Amino acid sequence: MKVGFIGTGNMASAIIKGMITKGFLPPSDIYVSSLQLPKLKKFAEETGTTFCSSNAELVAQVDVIILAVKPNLFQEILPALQPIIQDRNPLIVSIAAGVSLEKIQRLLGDNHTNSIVRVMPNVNAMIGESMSAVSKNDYVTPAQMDFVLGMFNAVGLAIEIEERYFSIFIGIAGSAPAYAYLFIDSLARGALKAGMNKEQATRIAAQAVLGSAKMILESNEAPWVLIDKVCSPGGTTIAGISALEDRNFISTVMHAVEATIQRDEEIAAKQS
Ligand SMILES: NC(=O)C1=CN([C@@H]2O[C@H](COP(=O)(O)OP(=O)(O)OC[C@H]3O[C@@H](n4cnc5c(N)ncnc54)[C@H](O)[C@@H]3O)[C@@H](O)[C@H]2O)C=CC1
Ligand SMILES: O=C(O)[C@@H]1CCC=N1
Repeated sequence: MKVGFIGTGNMASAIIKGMITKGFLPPSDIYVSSLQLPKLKKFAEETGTTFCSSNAELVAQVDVIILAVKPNLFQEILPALQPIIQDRNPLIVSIAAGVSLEKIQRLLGDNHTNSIVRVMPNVNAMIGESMSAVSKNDYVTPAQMDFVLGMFNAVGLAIEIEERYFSIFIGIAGSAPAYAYLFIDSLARGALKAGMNKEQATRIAAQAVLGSAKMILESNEAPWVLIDKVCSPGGTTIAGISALEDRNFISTVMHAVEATIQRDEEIAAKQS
Protein backbone atom coordinates (compact mmCIF):
# COMPACT_ATOMS: atom_id res chain seq x y z
CA MET A 1 0.00 0.00 0.00
CA LYS A 2 1.23 3.48 -0.86
CA VAL A 3 0.03 6.16 1.54
CA GLY A 4 0.12 9.87 0.65
CA PHE A 5 -0.01 12.71 3.16
CA ILE A 6 -1.41 16.03 1.90
CA GLY A 7 0.07 18.40 4.49
CA THR A 8 3.16 17.57 6.55
CA GLY A 9 2.69 19.85 9.54
CA ASN A 10 2.66 19.04 13.25
CA MET A 11 0.18 16.18 13.10
CA ALA A 12 1.18 14.52 9.81
CA SER A 13 4.87 14.61 10.70
CA ALA A 14 4.08 13.03 14.10
CA ILE A 15 2.14 10.19 12.39
CA ILE A 16 4.79 9.72 9.69
CA LYS A 17 7.66 9.59 12.20
CA GLY A 18 5.65 7.22 14.42
CA MET A 19 4.81 4.93 11.44
CA ILE A 20 8.44 4.82 10.33
CA THR A 21 9.73 4.11 13.85
CA LYS A 22 7.23 1.26 14.21
CA GLY A 23 8.09 -0.10 10.74
CA PHE A 24 4.44 0.02 9.62
CA LEU A 25 5.45 0.88 6.03
CA PRO A 26 8.78 1.32 4.25
CA PRO A 27 9.40 5.12 4.28
CA SER A 28 9.51 5.20 0.46
CA ASP A 29 5.87 3.99 0.37
CA ILE A 30 4.89 7.16 2.24
CA TYR A 31 4.32 10.03 -0.20
CA VAL A 32 4.23 13.66 0.93
CA SER A 33 3.00 16.95 -0.49
CA SER A 34 2.56 20.37 1.09
CA LEU A 35 2.90 24.05 0.30
CA GLN A 36 6.46 25.00 1.22
CA LEU A 37 8.44 22.86 -1.22
CA PRO A 38 12.01 23.50 0.07
CA LYS A 39 10.88 22.57 3.60
CA LEU A 40 9.00 19.54 2.22
CA LYS A 41 12.06 18.39 0.27
CA LYS A 42 14.17 18.54 3.44
CA PHE A 43 11.48 16.61 5.36
CA ALA A 44 11.33 13.92 2.62
CA GLU A 45 15.13 13.59 2.60
CA GLU A 46 15.33 13.34 6.38
CA THR A 47 12.55 10.74 6.68
CA GLY A 48 13.18 8.80 3.43
CA THR A 49 9.61 9.51 2.30
CA THR A 50 8.72 10.20 -1.34
CA PHE A 51 8.58 13.90 -2.26
CA CYS A 52 5.68 15.09 -4.46
CA SER A 53 5.80 18.57 -5.93
CA SER A 54 1.99 18.89 -5.96
CA ASN A 55 -1.11 17.34 -4.42
CA ALA A 56 -2.13 16.05 -7.88
CA GLU A 57 1.25 14.33 -8.33
CA LEU A 58 0.70 12.60 -4.98
CA VAL A 59 -2.89 11.53 -5.71
CA ALA A 60 -1.76 10.02 -9.03
CA GLN A 61 0.53 7.56 -7.21
CA VAL A 62 -1.05 6.45 -3.92
CA ASP A 63 -3.72 3.99 -2.71
CA VAL A 64 -4.57 5.94 0.44
CA ILE A 65 -4.73 9.73 0.81
CA ILE A 66 -4.38 11.24 4.29
CA LEU A 67 -5.81 14.76 4.40
CA ALA A 68 -3.69 16.51 7.04
CA VAL A 69 -4.36 20.17 6.32
CA LYS A 70 -6.36 22.71 8.31
CA PRO A 71 -10.15 22.29 8.09
CA ASN A 72 -10.71 25.52 6.10
CA LEU A 73 -8.51 24.22 3.23
CA PHE A 74 -10.71 21.24 2.39
CA GLN A 75 -13.05 23.30 0.22
CA GLU A 76 -10.10 24.59 -1.81
CA ILE A 77 -8.10 21.36 -2.10
CA LEU A 78 -10.72 18.63 -2.67
CA PRO A 79 -12.69 20.10 -5.60
CA ALA A 80 -9.38 20.73 -7.42
CA LEU A 81 -8.43 17.05 -6.97
CA GLN A 82 -11.91 15.68 -7.68
CA PRO A 83 -11.32 14.43 -11.27
CA ILE A 84 -8.13 12.51 -10.44
CA ILE A 85 -9.58 11.15 -7.20
CA GLN A 86 -12.68 9.89 -9.02
CA ASP A 87 -10.49 8.39 -11.73
CA ARG A 88 -8.28 6.45 -9.27
CA ASN A 89 -10.75 5.97 -6.36
CA PRO A 90 -8.24 5.84 -3.48
CA LEU A 91 -9.22 5.42 0.16
CA ILE A 92 -9.63 8.91 1.63
CA VAL A 93 -8.63 9.46 5.27
CA SER A 94 -9.13 12.81 6.98
CA ILE A 95 -7.63 13.76 10.33
CA ALA A 96 -9.19 17.24 10.45
CA ALA A 97 -11.31 18.53 13.30
CA GLY A 98 -14.73 19.85 12.27
CA VAL A 99 -14.96 18.30 8.78
CA SER A 100 -17.60 15.56 8.59
CA LEU A 101 -17.59 12.45 6.40
CA GLU A 102 -20.63 13.87 4.62
CA LYS A 103 -18.89 17.20 3.96
CA ILE A 104 -15.86 15.42 2.44
CA GLN A 105 -18.14 13.40 0.13
CA ARG A 106 -19.95 16.60 -0.88
CA LEU A 107 -16.62 18.23 -1.82
CA LEU A 108 -15.72 15.16 -3.89
CA GLY A 109 -19.11 15.18 -5.64
CA ASP A 110 -22.39 13.95 -4.11
CA ASN A 111 -22.97 11.71 -7.10
CA HIS A 112 -19.87 9.62 -6.27
CA THR A 113 -19.36 6.89 -3.66
CA ASN A 114 -15.89 7.30 -2.19
CA SER A 115 -14.51 5.25 0.68
CA ILE A 116 -13.90 7.88 3.36
CA VAL A 117 -12.57 7.41 6.89
CA ARG A 118 -12.35 10.10 9.55
CA VAL A 119 -9.63 9.76 12.17
CA MET A 120 -8.87 11.91 15.21
CA PRO A 121 -5.31 11.09 16.30
CA ASN A 122 -3.17 13.09 18.68
CA VAL A 123 0.35 14.40 18.53
CA ASN A 124 1.67 11.63 20.81
CA ALA A 125 1.61 9.48 17.63
CA MET A 126 5.20 10.66 17.22
CA ILE A 127 6.28 8.35 20.07
CA GLY A 128 3.73 5.60 19.34
CA GLU A 129 1.30 6.77 22.04
CA SER A 130 -1.62 8.36 20.18
CA MET A 131 -5.19 7.74 21.26
CA SER A 132 -7.07 7.76 17.95
CA ALA A 133 -10.75 7.54 17.03
CA VAL A 134 -11.83 6.17 13.66
CA SER A 135 -15.19 6.45 11.90
CA LYS A 136 -16.11 5.39 8.35
CA ASN A 137 -18.75 5.95 5.71
CA ASP A 138 -20.83 3.18 4.09
CA TYR A 139 -18.40 2.55 1.21
CA VAL A 140 -15.38 1.58 3.29
CA THR A 141 -14.61 -2.13 2.98
CA PRO A 142 -13.57 -4.27 5.99
CA ALA A 143 -10.06 -4.54 4.47
CA GLN A 144 -9.79 -0.74 4.16
CA MET A 145 -10.98 -0.27 7.76
CA ASP A 146 -8.48 -2.89 8.97
CA PHE A 147 -5.71 -1.01 7.17
CA VAL A 148 -6.61 2.32 8.82
CA LEU A 149 -7.02 0.75 12.27
CA GLY A 150 -3.68 -1.04 11.74
CA MET A 151 -1.98 2.20 10.77
CA PHE A 152 -3.21 4.11 13.80
CA ASN A 153 -2.69 1.13 16.12
CA ALA A 154 0.93 1.22 14.95
CA VAL A 155 1.25 4.72 16.40
CA GLY A 156 -0.77 4.12 19.57
CA LEU A 157 -4.26 2.82 20.27
CA ALA A 158 -7.09 3.21 17.74
CA ILE A 159 -10.77 2.54 18.36
CA GLU A 160 -13.86 2.85 16.17
CA ILE A 161 -16.47 5.33 17.44
CA GLU A 162 -19.65 6.81 16.00
CA GLU A 163 -18.93 10.06 14.18
CA ARG A 164 -21.35 11.96 16.44
CA TYR A 165 -18.88 11.48 19.33
CA PHE A 166 -15.93 13.06 17.50
CA SER A 167 -16.24 16.49 19.17
CA ILE A 168 -16.25 14.91 22.63
CA PHE A 169 -13.31 12.70 21.66
CA ILE A 170 -11.30 15.77 20.65
CA GLY A 171 -11.94 17.24 24.13
CA ILE A 172 -10.49 14.23 25.92
CA ALA A 173 -7.93 12.90 23.41
CA GLY A 174 -7.26 15.02 20.27
CA SER A 175 -6.60 18.28 22.11
CA ALA A 176 -5.98 16.75 25.53
CA PRO A 177 -2.19 16.26 25.17
CA ALA A 178 -1.91 20.06 25.33
CA TYR A 179 -3.95 20.09 28.54
CA ALA A 180 -1.83 17.29 30.02
CA TYR A 181 1.39 19.12 29.04
CA LEU A 182 -0.02 22.24 30.70
CA PHE A 183 -0.77 20.31 33.91
CA ILE A 184 2.78 18.91 33.98
CA ASP A 185 4.25 22.34 33.27
CA SER A 186 2.13 23.82 36.07
CA LEU A 187 3.37 21.20 38.54
CA ALA A 188 6.94 22.03 37.50
CA ARG A 189 6.29 25.77 37.94
CA GLY A 190 5.08 25.07 41.48
CA ALA A 191 8.36 23.27 42.12
CA LEU A 192 10.30 26.11 40.47
CA LYS A 193 8.59 28.63 42.74
CA ALA A 194 9.62 26.52 45.71
CA GLY A 195 13.24 26.53 44.52
CA MET A 196 13.74 23.43 42.29
CA ASN A 197 15.36 23.53 38.84
CA LYS A 198 12.50 23.64 36.28
CA GLU A 199 13.98 21.08 33.89
CA GLN A 200 14.44 18.53 36.66
CA ALA A 201 10.98 19.31 38.06
CA THR A 202 9.40 18.81 34.60
CA ARG A 203 10.95 15.35 34.22
CA ILE A 204 9.88 14.35 37.73
CA ALA A 205 6.30 15.62 37.19
CA ALA A 206 6.04 13.96 33.76
CA GLN A 207 7.07 10.57 35.18
CA ALA A 208 4.60 10.98 38.07
CA VAL A 209 1.77 11.75 35.59
CA LEU A 210 2.83 8.87 33.29
CA GLY A 211 2.70 6.45 36.23
CA SER A 212 -0.70 7.80 37.29
CA ALA A 213 -2.14 7.30 33.78
CA LYS A 214 -0.78 3.74 33.70
CA MET A 215 -2.25 3.08 37.15
CA ILE A 216 -5.74 4.06 35.94
CA LEU A 217 -5.36 1.88 32.82
CA GLU A 218 -3.82 -1.14 34.55
CA SER A 219 -5.27 -1.29 38.10
CA ASN A 220 -8.98 -1.46 37.16
CA GLU A 221 -9.65 0.96 40.03
CA ALA A 222 -11.74 4.10 39.61
CA PRO A 223 -9.73 7.34 39.82
CA TRP A 224 -11.52 8.35 43.05
CA VAL A 225 -10.50 5.07 44.72
CA LEU A 226 -6.88 5.74 43.75
CA ILE A 227 -7.13 9.35 44.99
CA ASP A 228 -8.24 8.09 48.41
CA LYS A 229 -5.26 5.73 48.51
CA VAL A 230 -2.84 8.66 48.08
CA CYS A 231 -4.53 10.88 50.67
CA SER A 232 -3.26 10.10 54.18
CA PRO A 233 -5.46 11.43 57.00
CA GLY A 234 -4.32 14.96 57.80
CA GLY A 235 -1.51 14.50 55.24
CA THR A 236 0.07 16.42 52.38
CA THR A 237 -2.13 15.19 49.51
CA ILE A 238 -5.51 16.15 50.96
CA ALA A 239 -4.06 19.63 51.57
CA GLY A 240 -3.20 19.83 47.84
CA ILE A 241 -6.57 18.39 46.71
CA SER A 242 -8.34 20.92 48.88
CA ALA A 243 -6.26 23.76 47.37
CA LEU A 244 -7.10 22.53 43.82
CA GLU A 245 -10.79 22.48 44.64
CA ASP A 246 -10.59 25.96 46.26
CA ARG A 247 -9.84 27.10 42.67
CA ASN A 248 -12.49 24.83 41.07
CA PHE A 249 -10.07 22.39 39.45
CA ILE A 250 -12.75 19.85 38.49
CA SER A 251 -15.17 22.31 36.94
CA THR A 252 -12.29 24.20 35.28
CA VAL A 253 -11.16 21.01 33.50
CA MET A 254 -14.77 20.11 32.63
CA HIS A 255 -15.16 23.62 31.23
CA ALA A 256 -12.06 23.10 29.05
CA VAL A 257 -13.64 19.95 27.57
CA GLU A 258 -16.89 21.84 26.93
CA ALA A 259 -14.98 24.72 25.27
CA THR A 260 -13.16 22.25 23.00
CA ILE A 261 -16.44 20.63 21.95
CA GLN A 262 -18.02 24.02 21.31
CA ARG A 263 -15.08 25.17 19.18
CA ASP A 264 -15.18 21.96 17.12
CA GLU A 265 -18.89 22.53 16.51
CA GLU A 266 -18.20 26.14 15.47
CA ILE A 267 -15.52 24.99 13.00
CA ALA A 268 -17.92 22.34 11.64
CA ALA A 269 -20.69 24.95 11.22
CA LYS A 270 -18.32 27.19 9.21
CA GLN A 271 -17.36 24.29 6.92
CA SER A 272 -20.91 23.06 6.23
N1 LIG B 1 -1.92 19.37 15.79
C1 LIG B 1 -2.60 18.40 16.40
O1 LIG B 1 -2.27 18.01 17.55
C2 LIG B 1 -3.76 17.76 15.73
C3 LIG B 1 -4.25 18.21 14.52
N2 LIG B 1 -5.31 17.59 13.90
C4 LIG B 1 -5.79 18.05 12.61
O2 LIG B 1 -4.73 17.89 11.69
C5 LIG B 1 -4.83 18.87 10.66
C6 LIG B 1 -3.47 19.53 10.48
O3 LIG B 1 -3.12 20.16 11.70
P1 LIG B 1 -1.60 20.52 12.02
O4 LIG B 1 -0.71 19.44 11.54
O5 LIG B 1 -1.57 20.91 13.45
O6 LIG B 1 -1.43 21.82 11.09
P2 LIG B 1 -0.06 22.46 10.51
O7 LIG B 1 -0.38 23.89 10.25
O8 LIG B 1 1.08 22.12 11.40
O9 LIG B 1 0.13 21.70 9.11
C7 LIG B 1 -0.64 21.96 7.99
C8 LIG B 1 0.11 21.48 6.76
O10 LIG B 1 -0.71 21.71 5.62
C9 LIG B 1 0.13 22.18 4.56
N3 LIG B 1 -0.70 22.87 3.57
C10 LIG B 1 -1.29 24.08 3.65
N4 LIG B 1 -1.94 24.36 2.48
C11 LIG B 1 -1.77 23.27 1.68
C12 LIG B 1 -2.17 22.94 0.36
N5 LIG B 1 -2.94 23.78 -0.37
N6 LIG B 1 -1.80 21.75 -0.14
C13 LIG B 1 -1.04 20.88 0.58
N7 LIG B 1 -0.62 21.14 1.83
C14 LIG B 1 -0.97 22.32 2.37
C15 LIG B 1 1.14 23.05 5.27
O11 LIG B 1 2.27 23.29 4.43
C16 LIG B 1 1.44 22.18 6.49
O12 LIG B 1 2.41 21.20 6.15
C17 LIG B 1 -5.91 19.86 11.07
O13 LIG B 1 -7.04 19.65 10.28
C18 LIG B 1 -6.18 19.53 12.53
O14 LIG B 1 -7.55 19.69 12.87
C19 LIG B 1 -5.91 16.47 14.46
C20 LIG B 1 -5.48 15.98 15.65
C21 LIG B 1 -4.41 16.60 16.42
O1 LIG C 1 -6.39 22.52 17.85
C1 LIG C 1 -6.90 21.92 16.90
O2 LIG C 1 -7.85 22.42 16.25
C2 LIG C 1 -6.38 20.55 16.50
C3 LIG C 1 -7.47 19.50 16.52
C4 LIG C 1 -7.13 18.60 17.68
C5 LIG C 1 -5.83 19.06 18.12
N1 LIG C 1 -5.41 20.09 17.45
